[in-house]
Amino acid sequence: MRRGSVLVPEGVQEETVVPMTTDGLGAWSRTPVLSLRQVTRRYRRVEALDAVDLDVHAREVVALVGDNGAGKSTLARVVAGVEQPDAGFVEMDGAPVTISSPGAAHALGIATVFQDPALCDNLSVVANLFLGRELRVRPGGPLDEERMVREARQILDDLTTGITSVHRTVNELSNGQRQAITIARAMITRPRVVVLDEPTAALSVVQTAEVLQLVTRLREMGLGVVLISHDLADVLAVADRVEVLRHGRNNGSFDAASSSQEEIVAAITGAPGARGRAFR
Ligand SMILES: Nc1ncnc2c1ncn2[C@@H]1O[C@H](COP(=O)(O)OP(=O)(O)OP(=O)(O)O)[C@@H](O)[C@H]1O
Repeated sequence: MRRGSVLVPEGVQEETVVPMTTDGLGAWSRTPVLSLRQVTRRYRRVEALDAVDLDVHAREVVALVGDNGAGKSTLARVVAGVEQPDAGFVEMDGAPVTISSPGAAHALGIATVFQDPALCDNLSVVANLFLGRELRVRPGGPLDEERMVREARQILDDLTTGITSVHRTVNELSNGQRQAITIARAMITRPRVVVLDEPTAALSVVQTAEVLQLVTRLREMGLGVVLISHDLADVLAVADRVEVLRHGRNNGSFDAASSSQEEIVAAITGAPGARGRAFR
């Protein structure tokens, strides 16, 4: 059932819907952790995003799909603070925020994993996880290796990555494990929302399954996840909701559990009459 802007399971009283889900107990959140409201981003004459709306709740995987050039990566860059919207705004917990830089995105609790993460092949797992954010014993003091190792192990365990040694160099890892490292690296800042831009591109079937498992793990950990992907089978395997962009505009919102690939493809390609059901 839909109340206001949130889906509430049948039988749940509205009063029991809490403003935020932070305890990981599965309470339904009324306020999305992250919202885009009428966000527009232009490159000269191209409207890469044209009045786009997007809601992401805690403990929810929202897949963002669309054809090449639909605006998905532009949306990721706006949310990551790499680019600013020309119009519209972003909200966190229902309050407008300005994501003026990648640092501001991190401070707000938003982490973005881009398509081509730069890992340093010759460095260890732990060094890659803390690259540019090394912990020190005291400000300006020596590196706190012990704490970095401890925290790296904790994050990799929380994500159930199966990576047992944080001292291995990254070039010893499979592509799937390398993708796991990039996702783990995003967790260093303890985000509440993670945006993953095509995390399974160029992975084998087995490695893709491992990364999708990580995505479901992020949801179990209480995070809101935006999964950008071309692969509808992947998307339907893990997403709660599928949002379609077409030519920079919202073009349908689908409940993943009750929608078919054909319906979503129709919205992606702009088949006449194709719209999402259940959500919008
Ligand atoms: N820096 C830029 N300068 C000019 N135009 C751009 C720029 N970045 C993106 N665009 C244009 O904006 C539109 C949206 O591009 P975007 O990369 O966001 O789409 P996408 O859905 O991520 O596509 P893909 O799946 O191919 O990565 C496209 O028309 C693209 O050519």
